[in-house]
Amino acid sequence: MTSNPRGKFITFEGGEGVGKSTNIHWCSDWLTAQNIDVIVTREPGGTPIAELIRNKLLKAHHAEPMVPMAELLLMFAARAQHLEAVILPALSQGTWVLCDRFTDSTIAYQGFGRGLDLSSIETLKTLVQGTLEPDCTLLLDAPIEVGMARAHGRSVATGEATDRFEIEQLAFFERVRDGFQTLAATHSRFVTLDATQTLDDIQAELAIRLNLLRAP
Ligand SMILES: Nc1ncnc2c1ncn2[C@@H]1O[C@H](COP(=O)(O)OP(=O)(O)O)[C@@H](O)[C@H]1O
Ligand SMILES: Cc1cn([C@H]2C[C@H](O)[C@@H](COP(=O)(O)OP(=O)(O)O)O2)c(=O)[nH]c1=O
Repeated sequence: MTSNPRGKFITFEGGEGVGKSTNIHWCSDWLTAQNIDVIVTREPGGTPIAELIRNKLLKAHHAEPMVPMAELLLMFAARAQHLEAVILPALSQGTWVLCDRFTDSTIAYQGFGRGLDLSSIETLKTLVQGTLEPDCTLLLDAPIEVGMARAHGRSVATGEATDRFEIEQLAFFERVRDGFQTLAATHSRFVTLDATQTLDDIQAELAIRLNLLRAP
């Protein structure tokens, strides 16, 4: 008897408005057309409990600002739930998991952005995910102004409110971008895509990457 091969775990990373959500859905459609079982999920979130935590993380509480350590621990609390309830069962059934942000966002935002200790974040990472790493991390990289303009265009179009991260200053997002670029330079699972390209050009590169991941 043969068991299902484990599904691939692909994460999409980058700053606000770089095109993660647009391209994750494109990848899902592409994989579905190749008869590959796939789910799209996101962090923080992806399960009812983790979505409740997301709501607390993104909403501004003006009377009581959230301290960075609470923010960090809530990110990992949501991730622990998401991993056990959604990601690991899907992967073990052979389903590919496309995840909009994962632990690299914690390193970039809470580590590089907020200035929390990177080795403590690594300790929490090991506690929550053990040795699990994405098979591939697609980093969409663009100057901050490009992502912000796109995110602004999207909120005008959808009427969505600005969240607690989107109100941060430019310098915060520059540190976050630097964090992602540092991770990409030091981890071979990263593929960096120039997010200023047209969607057609980005998706041509994505198809090449997905094909490589399909190969036995
Ligand atoms: N390469 C691109 N060129 C032009 N517009 C883009 C591109 N990628 C995304 N967009 C647009 O920018 C906005 C933000 O994209 P989105 O996928 O929601 O970003 P993210 O999930 O990274 O925040 C959307 O309106 C989307 O249609
Ligand atoms: C997963 C994760 C997200 N975040 C932040 C980044 C985003 O500003 C916010 C919500 O993510 P998301 O909805 O993906 O934002 P966007 O579509 O605007 O890129 O949560 C962290 O700070 N740490 C984390 O570990």
